[in-house]
Amino acid sequence: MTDQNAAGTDPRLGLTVTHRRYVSYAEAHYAGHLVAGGYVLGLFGDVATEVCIRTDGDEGLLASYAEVRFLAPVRAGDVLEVSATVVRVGNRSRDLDLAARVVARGEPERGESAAGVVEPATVVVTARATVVVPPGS
Ligand SMILES: C[C@H](N)CC(=O)SCCNC(=O)CCNC(=O)[C@H](O)C(C)(C)COP(=O)(O)OP(=O)(O)OC[C@H]1O[C@@H](n2cnc3c(N)ncnc32)[C@H](O)[C@@H]1OP(=O)(O)O
Repeated sequence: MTDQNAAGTDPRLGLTVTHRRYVSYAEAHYAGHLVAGGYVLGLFGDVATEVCIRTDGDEGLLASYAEVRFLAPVRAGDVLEVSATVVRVGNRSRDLDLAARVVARGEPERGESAAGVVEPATVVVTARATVVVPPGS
């Protein structure tokens, strides 16, 4: 019988949590209804929090971000899908791969409220984060 733990693989590795969020026009900060980069980091914090709840029964704390890449603009009217995957489990630290994708977007050239599904989704931001949970979580 193959036992993941006996084989030394932590069952938390590979866990993925996904959130979806409509980017309201109140979030637009720059010309062309562009949203500030920090907005997506906030969404990363939320999805990382659910990861910590699921892996350790605690909201956890973000200790660091690495390799943050802003690959394409996020605009008001976008629907974002934000995901976090556990890629390393330490003693109290866990590393997460994070990605934000635009899955739907406004199409103002068709009309004020026109919008459509973006397929395939456009990857807009990626990052690696380390979260830390309390001892004994
Ligand atoms: C996901 C959240 N719910 C959402 C948030 O955004 S929380 C808000 C933003 N974050 C904070 O306000 C955290 C502020 N920082 C702290 O409170 C502390 O620095 C800390 C709790 C993150 C770590 O402090 P401490 O518990 O004293 O750390 P250590 O005992 O030294 O180490 C424990 C493990 O954590 C690893 N580690 C510590 N600092 C970092 C870092 N900056 N980058 C990466 N990893 C870090 C350390 O290596 C230990 O790992 P292991 O236990 O060996 O796996």
